[in-house]
Amino acid sequence: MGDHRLLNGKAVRVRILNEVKAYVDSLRGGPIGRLVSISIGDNPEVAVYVRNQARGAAAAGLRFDQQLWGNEITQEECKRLITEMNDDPDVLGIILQRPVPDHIHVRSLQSAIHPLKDVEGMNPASIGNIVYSDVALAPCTAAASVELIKETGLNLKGLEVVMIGHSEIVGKPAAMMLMAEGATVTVCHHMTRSVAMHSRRADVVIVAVGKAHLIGPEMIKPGAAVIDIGINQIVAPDGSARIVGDVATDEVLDIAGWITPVPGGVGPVTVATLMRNATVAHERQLAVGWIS
Ligand SMILES: NC(=O)C1=CN([C@@H]2O[C@H](COP(=O)(O)OP(=O)(O)OC[C@H]3O[C@@H](n4cnc5c(N)ncnc54)[C@H](OP(=O)(O)O)[C@@H]3O)[C@@H](O)[C@H]2O)C=CC1
Ligand SMILES: Nc1nc(=O)c2c([nH]1)NC[C@@H]1CN(c3ccc(C(=O)N[C@@H](CCC(=O)O)C(=O)O)cc3)C=[N+]21
Repeated sequence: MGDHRLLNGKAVRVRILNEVKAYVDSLRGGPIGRLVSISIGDNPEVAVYVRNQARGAAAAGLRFDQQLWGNEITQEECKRLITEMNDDPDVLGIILQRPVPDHIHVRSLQSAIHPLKDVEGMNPASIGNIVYSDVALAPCTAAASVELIKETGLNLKGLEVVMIGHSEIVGKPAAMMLMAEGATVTVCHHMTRSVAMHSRRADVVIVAVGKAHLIGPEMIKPGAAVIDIGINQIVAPDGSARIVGDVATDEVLDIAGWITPVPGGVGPVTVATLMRNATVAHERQLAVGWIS
């Protein structure tokens, strides 16, 4: 990570996980439940995320319960299991990985997770809170993007930010969180007539599309910060597979002021943010007397 313009997600991950561990240690063995991570069916991208969740939980001293439910599970069975977890005092928080099989209605399951255990901030109540600028329990990748913009030292008030991608889990929450910080936010998607027209004037460009090399140097204002959320597997001519983001990192590095590498940028901070969200859930459960 030689080049100072590369934002070091691994270092931010360590800092956040240390905060989480300090919180857990402060409980001096007091009750803190387990973090339940639900995947439904097999998905390699999800597997990487869950593996890194397990590592993050171990580093933070949080008990981690990795649940892999089969493709054939019914919607009703999912709801029953989640409702049981809502009522289980040993369950601190629940995250439901996406994607889920086509026959499963993910929005319904997100709503089934009680807001006080919704460590990924995807229950409509959690998402709604972001509109009220209560961003303490927010979708992890969106929160990680804001964290990494803060790493640059840029003042977010009035900052021109262009968010490319408007998914419900990344693009939209990220835009709302940045508005809460006082940024001027433009959101682009596939219907946007000229993404480049917007990205070229931005102080910060965040991209969450899923297209390798979508963002080249011609789309970035000199000195701007670039937050690359994309995860794309590409196969090199020699047949080797590797993960790249949505940004042509090496070319953009010549013009950007800062850029998050893939891997080593947003991913590790997403994992650490999930662990920090678990401590926020614990505090909120204490506050309402769910646990003592
Ligand atoms: N590092 C991390 O923690 C995470 C990384 N990711 C990665 O981020 C990427 C995006 O995932 P996700 O947020 O779920 O988004 P989705 O895959 O659900 O959707 C892609 C988004 O990009 C938009 N889009 C598609 N083509 C273009 C284009 N040419 N120009 C501008 N916008 C376009 C789509 O707009 P429209 O809907 O109008 O088609 C849509 O909003 C993926 O690579 C994913 O793997 C996702 C989650 C976490
Ligand atoms: N409900 C839900 N929320 C998500 O946030 C979500 C999801 N579902 N489904 C899958 C995607 C993908 N995702 C990743 C997060 C971190 C890494 C990560 O740790 N990346 C490392 C990879 C390093 C390694 O290979 O271990 C890095 O970028 O450095 C990867 C992928 C979150 N996702």
